[in-house]
Amino acid sequence: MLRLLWLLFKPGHCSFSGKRLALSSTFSGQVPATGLFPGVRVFCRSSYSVEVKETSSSSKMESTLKEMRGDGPSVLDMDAKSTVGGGVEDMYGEDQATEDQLVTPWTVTVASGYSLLRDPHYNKGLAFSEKERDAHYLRGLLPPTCVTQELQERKLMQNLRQYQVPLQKYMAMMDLQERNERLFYKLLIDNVEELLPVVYTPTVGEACQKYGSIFRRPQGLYISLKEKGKILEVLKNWPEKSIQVIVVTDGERILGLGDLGCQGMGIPVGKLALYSALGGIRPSACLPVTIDVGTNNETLLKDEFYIGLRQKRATGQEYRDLLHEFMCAVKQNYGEKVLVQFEDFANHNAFDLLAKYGTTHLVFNDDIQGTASVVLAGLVAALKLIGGTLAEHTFLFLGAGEAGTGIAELIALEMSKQTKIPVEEARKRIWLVDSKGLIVSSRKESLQHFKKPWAHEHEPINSLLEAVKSIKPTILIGSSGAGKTFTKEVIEAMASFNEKPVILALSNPTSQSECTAEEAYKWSQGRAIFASGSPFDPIEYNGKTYYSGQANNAYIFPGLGLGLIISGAIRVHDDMLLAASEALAKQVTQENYDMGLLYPPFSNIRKISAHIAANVATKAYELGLATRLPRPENLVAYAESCMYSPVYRSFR
Ligand SMILES: O=C([O-])CC(=O)C(=O)O
Ligand SMILES: [Mg+2]
Repeated sequence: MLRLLWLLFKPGHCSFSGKRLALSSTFSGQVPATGLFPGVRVFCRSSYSVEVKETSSSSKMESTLKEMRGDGPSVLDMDAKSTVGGGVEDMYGEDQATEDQLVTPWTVTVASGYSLLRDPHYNKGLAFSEKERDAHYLRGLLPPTCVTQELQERKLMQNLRQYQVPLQKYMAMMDLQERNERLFYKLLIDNVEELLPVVYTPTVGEACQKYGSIFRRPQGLYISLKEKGKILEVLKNWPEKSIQVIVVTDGERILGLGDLGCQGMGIPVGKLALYSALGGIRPSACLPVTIDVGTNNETLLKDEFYIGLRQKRATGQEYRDLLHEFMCAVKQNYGEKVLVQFEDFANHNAFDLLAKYGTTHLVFNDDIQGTASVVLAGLVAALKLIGGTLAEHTFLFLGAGEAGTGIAELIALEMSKQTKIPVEEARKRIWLVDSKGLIVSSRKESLQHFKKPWAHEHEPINSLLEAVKSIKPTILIGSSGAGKTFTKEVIEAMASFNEKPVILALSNPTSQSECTAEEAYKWSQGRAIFASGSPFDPIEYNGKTYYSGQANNAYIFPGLGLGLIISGAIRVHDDMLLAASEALAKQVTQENYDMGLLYPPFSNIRKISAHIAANVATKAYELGLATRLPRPENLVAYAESCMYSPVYRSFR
């Protein structure tokens, strides 16, 4: 037996720890075999080849890809070879190998006893049963009592509620994630409305600002300029091989807080926690990445606890080369169906990265596209309250960066679909103000390329207030990253010519919100229809309670990602963002409208995500961009059935 094991798991490719090793009866050297044992994981590979199947709609795929890449060079040779395999049922089976996983030839991990208690994927703490304690060498390592996961949850919530400072709650949640992953996700799913502001905006913003001081254990992959030329090797250092979603940042524009360099890692970590909790992607399939090319944040550069490279940001070719090496390594290591979400890059890189990799990789930019999709859904809901069609409204944005121009473009696209007017015409109903004032045609030459489509004929105006008075928008959207910019005068002006002014203050975290919920309601005498990127508590005004929704891309990206994965999509298409938006808007109930809410509550988010996923997957099949065949009949039920559940498993 020992000799057999030695032959199978050649030295250098396997790691043994703990006391026991068992092999599954399904083990075979020819196909990916996984054995799932009490506290034991085995996956392995030998001469395994993935069957290449033509999708039934390969010509559709070809034409969609052509349309997406314009007249650029053909990438179809590579795209048409999209592999179909792994079996979707297997895909979400915890710890089961897929072809994407089979990168390292042999890997064996065994955990029991003390190391089992220290392995966050398997640790259950006091919830290990008597039998499990006997079977896995846990006797004496735990106090005698055995408890349920529900009791553990109650205790943790009680402890968390005692912390007064949000950052303490954040740290307690991160500790839990590293101690007992299933309990972390169970807690987050069951208490999503209470805990979202802890692991996500606004608290994650403060966590990033103080990341160096609160840093305990690394939580993702750090790829810095030091790793140039070695990124593929670095990816192989990550313990999980079957990655389905990567969230990557370079830390240059973290929320509305600016350049936080390497400390931006809190964002990919937080976003991926939501992918698992809200979208049901299994945690081991998620990889947070921070690309560190330096920082221009002087305070951080001088901070003795700063964890990143102490140099000014690399730019130009050096920056592009590192990003390109990363993108190539990702595809080489995980295949073409791994989703890469760009997050919190600065404008000057975000648009270029999306344009460059959108035609060769499965990528999307959450700040441009995810935010656009969530806001469009909120606007469709708002029309139920204010009447009219999208094309009958006038939009004014403060902020012409990723979120502003991304939302504006998706609105124009939807308007043009609805009314059959060309998208160029639709754009004329949408106005943007940047730091220099209203974007108008006389500024066109000096504008960055992503602002040019919004340079309409109008005399120059250099303040938001004047722009509001002149354009008379029905809908005002803040995407500036600059707090307190929707002043009393601005909101009063909106309320002077709109019965129900729609005001969206999207910037995060709360400190950067263009105005608070209270300000929006008070300054409009309770008439505003308001939503914000970071959450606000309900407001009492004139004896009435006002509830506001959270227009945050967290509604979209987990379901979008799930839809892409279950369909085996190989590209993200704008129509998928519209499909996601439409699915979200459909989830708003009459009861929500009656409360003035533009979004359904987050407490339903897993159901919402399943609907978004199904709509996105449907679109992927329609466009011929899906590779996972046959197409499941009921995609909502299928999406739900694929979702990760954090309930403890029995290790017997
Ligand atoms: O992270 C959030 O809360 C939303 C977002 O993408 C951003 O503000 O950059
Ligand atoms: Mg973001």
